[in-house]
Amino acid sequence: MTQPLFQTQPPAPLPKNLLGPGTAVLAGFALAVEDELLPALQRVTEQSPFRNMVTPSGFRMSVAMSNCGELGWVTDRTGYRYDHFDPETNRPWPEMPAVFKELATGAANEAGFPGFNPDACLINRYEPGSKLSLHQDKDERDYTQPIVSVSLGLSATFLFGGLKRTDPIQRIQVIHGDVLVWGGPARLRYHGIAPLRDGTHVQLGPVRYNLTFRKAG
Ligand SMILES: O=C(O)CCC(=O)C(=O)O
Ligand SMILES: [Fe+2]
Repeated sequence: MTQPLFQTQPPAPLPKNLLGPGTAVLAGFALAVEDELLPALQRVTEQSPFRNMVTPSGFRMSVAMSNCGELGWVTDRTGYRYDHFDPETNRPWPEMPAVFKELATGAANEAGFPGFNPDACLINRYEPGSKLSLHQDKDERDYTQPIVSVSLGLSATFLFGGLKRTDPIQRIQVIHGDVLVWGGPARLRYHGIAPLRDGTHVQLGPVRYNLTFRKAG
């Protein structure tokens, strides 16, 4: 038998418990609302455009960022913080669209964190070559609330480590529509994104977006 020249089937969905206690891999969870999600993302980033922020040590990030919700995550030469205002527009961050909030609450619920009520959504835009180094999300006040992370567009290699920077790292492929949740014992696990490979997504082009929902304040 000859093999088909091209693999036409999408990869099998990842198992939900792949990353361990306090985590959930929700393969394709955002697809049910993508028709509303993508236009809402477009509207938000028209109001608060993507920008490459500078880290406290003076490096310009390869990931371009924006935010919506009551609070937005920002970095500049003075440090990392959550702010009610977009420093580029000097206006409040755009309101978090209902479809964003419902997606995040639904995913958290599915992962065993009922009642998640995010007040911040960091929006990351990766182009081929962009990466996010291993880090913990720890600028939030309340670590009892999980992180909900939605992948859109080009696929990426998500790096998921342990509570110590030197712990072993799992590498998983996240694709358009996948949602990852980590909280409870996993809330402070190190994570990051490997340099994005070249490619073009059928709907979104040569780019990956990530929505990271948090209870920040
Ligand atoms: O892009 C991702 O999937 C991860 C983003 C992230 O870890 C962050 O914004 O803190
Ligand atoms: Fe993060």
